[in-house]
Amino acid sequence: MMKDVIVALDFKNRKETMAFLEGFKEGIYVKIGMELFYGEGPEIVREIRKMGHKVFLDLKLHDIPNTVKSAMKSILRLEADMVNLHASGGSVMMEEAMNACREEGKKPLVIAVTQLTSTTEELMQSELLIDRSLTETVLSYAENAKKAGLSGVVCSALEVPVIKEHLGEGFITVTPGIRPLDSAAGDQKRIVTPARARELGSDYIVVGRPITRAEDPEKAYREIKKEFLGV
Ligand SMILES: O=c1ccn([C@@H]2O[C@H](COP(=O)(O)O)[C@@H](O)[C@H]2O)c(=O)[nH]1
Repeated sequence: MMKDVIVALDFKNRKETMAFLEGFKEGIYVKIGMELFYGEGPEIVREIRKMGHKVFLDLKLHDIPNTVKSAMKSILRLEADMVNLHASGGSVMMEEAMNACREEGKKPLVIAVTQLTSTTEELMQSELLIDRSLTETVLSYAENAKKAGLSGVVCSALEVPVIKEHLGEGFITVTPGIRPLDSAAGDQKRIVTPARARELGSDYIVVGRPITRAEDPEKAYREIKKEFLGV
């Protein structure tokens, strides 16, 4: 199974993004999220791919099944390597996203967000009125995603062992909420270090601020990658 570090390009515009990417001589795996995509439009995805980087397009689709299917068809034209939706949109919504891929003949990795890594069990119970445990809901969303034909899920590394145990090693886990020992947690709640993510069996770690806000981002990237891959 391929393992890698995905850098979250949470920048407000193309200029800042390109200044950051200039520090990287080789192609890396990057994540384009809502801030950059909404600010710059689809062209930014094409441009970054042309530069030789792999792209996880993190738009977290969540709408009625028909709308998600149509949106997915538009997204597929951008040829991202990985795309995602919210598992809480339900099984039919996820199946329609996969139907879009089939009809367009495209095979990106399609993954579903389970519970955001900024969410705690306390918040689920007090605000979202979900009375199951966090782990139970993550596993249930992951099971639905697998049944709908998706390749994997976004979750915290803390939930990777239970997902792999129930859904198999081949079901991909993409884990944000990564914080090296000296990094501030910020708004993230379910956090682990890159080394712990490796021990727990994450396939991909997603890292934003600990790299993008580092004094030397390229050095921070190399150190995190080394800690995660263990080589
Ligand atoms: O559950 C989730 C889903 C997505 N994210 C995204 O990952 C990065 C994390 O950035 P950091 O700066 O390392 O916190 C960010 O783009 C989120 O939108 C997530 O954190 N948790």
